[in-house]
Amino acid sequence: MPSRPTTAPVRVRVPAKVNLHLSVGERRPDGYHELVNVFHAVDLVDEVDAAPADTLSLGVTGEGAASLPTDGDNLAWRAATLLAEAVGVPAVARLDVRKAIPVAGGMAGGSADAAAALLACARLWQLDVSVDDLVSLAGRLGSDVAFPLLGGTAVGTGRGELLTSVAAPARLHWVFAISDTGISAGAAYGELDRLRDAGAAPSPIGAPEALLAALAAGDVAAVAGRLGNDLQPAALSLAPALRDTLAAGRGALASLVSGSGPTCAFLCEDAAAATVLAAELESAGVCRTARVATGPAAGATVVG
Ligand SMILES: C[C@](O)(CO)[C@H](O)COP(=O)(O)OP(=O)(O)OC[C@H]1O[C@@H](n2ccc(N)nc2=O)[C@H](O)[C@@H]1O
Ligand SMILES: Nc1ncnc2c1ncn2[C@@H]1O[C@H](COP(=O)(O)OP(=O)(O)OP(=O)(O)O)[C@@H](O)[C@H]1O
Repeated sequence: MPSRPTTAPVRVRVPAKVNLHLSVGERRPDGYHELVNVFHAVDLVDEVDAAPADTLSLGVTGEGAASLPTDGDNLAWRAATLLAEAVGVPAVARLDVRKAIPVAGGMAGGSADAAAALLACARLWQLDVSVDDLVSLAGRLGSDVAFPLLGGTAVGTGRGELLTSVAAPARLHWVFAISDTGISAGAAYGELDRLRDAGAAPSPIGAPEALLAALAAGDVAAVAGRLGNDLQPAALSLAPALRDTLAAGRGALASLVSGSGPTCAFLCEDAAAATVLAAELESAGVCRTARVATGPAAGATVVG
């Protein structure tokens, strides 16, 4: 697709996700698992700037920056390259990623940065591409990359990349207990396979209909009763200390591991209860830090 160079830098803000319902089915021949994945975007955000340049380069600051690659292994870099190849333009930009979403925390931080880089580069290079075009490319970068482009609340099927937005009018107040170590998604799925093969995994959580009805009705108490994550036993097996983290938040409406973990998510009554719980979790020493956030949050958005 033709492009016209621009001199104006572009900033994109992009949300983290928590999985309200993560139903993990059979392992497919390609190694991925068939999912029913209810994604929910929260206002814990990364920012990605794309500025004009003669080559592709990238910098990262903020949460976990020192542990992240700044070359072709960074998902934001890979996103820029994939988009440029897809439309036939040179992959030239200076990308700056400011992270607040924990790295390898089960909140899709790298995926969010990739989604943001797709949108920022599409704008920087003045491409005539739709959000649907970007969603299609996103699925090629990772199972979680498409959702941050949409935000809100959505059901992901297939390996999680086939998205349908759903109604979820109530504001949900969350606390996220962030660990000082990470769990890779591949390790969590592998551990679930191992537990299932050994007959040591709990019954699967099943279909999401009751949760979707509670979300549509805006009934927060009913939502709290229907949260579930088939990967939670795997995350607890890989990081047993998370049991203490979950137990320390028993005053919340509900608690669960976010995605592949190790971040633990606590749904609270209101903003005040969330602030109190975040302080309690930090002083109990069961996490590195606790963050308050609300959802549903908007998807990747050009700001400034
Ligand atoms: C746990 C979740 O965060 C829930 O939203 C996602 O399913 C993980 O998504 P992601 O980090 O984007 O994962 P990908 O980069 O697509 O895949 C990483 C690895 O996770 C495992 N994987 C991922 C998605 C899926 N449906 N089944 C899998 O088994 C595979 O071993 C894969 O090699
Ligand atoms: N921009 C990026 N931000 C974070 N991680 C990145 C980035 N680029 C590449 N990575 C790599 O991807 C891995 C997973 O990081 P990420 O923060 O996305 O994990 P996650 O939040 O657990 O993801 P998910 O919830 O999608 O499974 C990290 O180990 C990191 O090395």
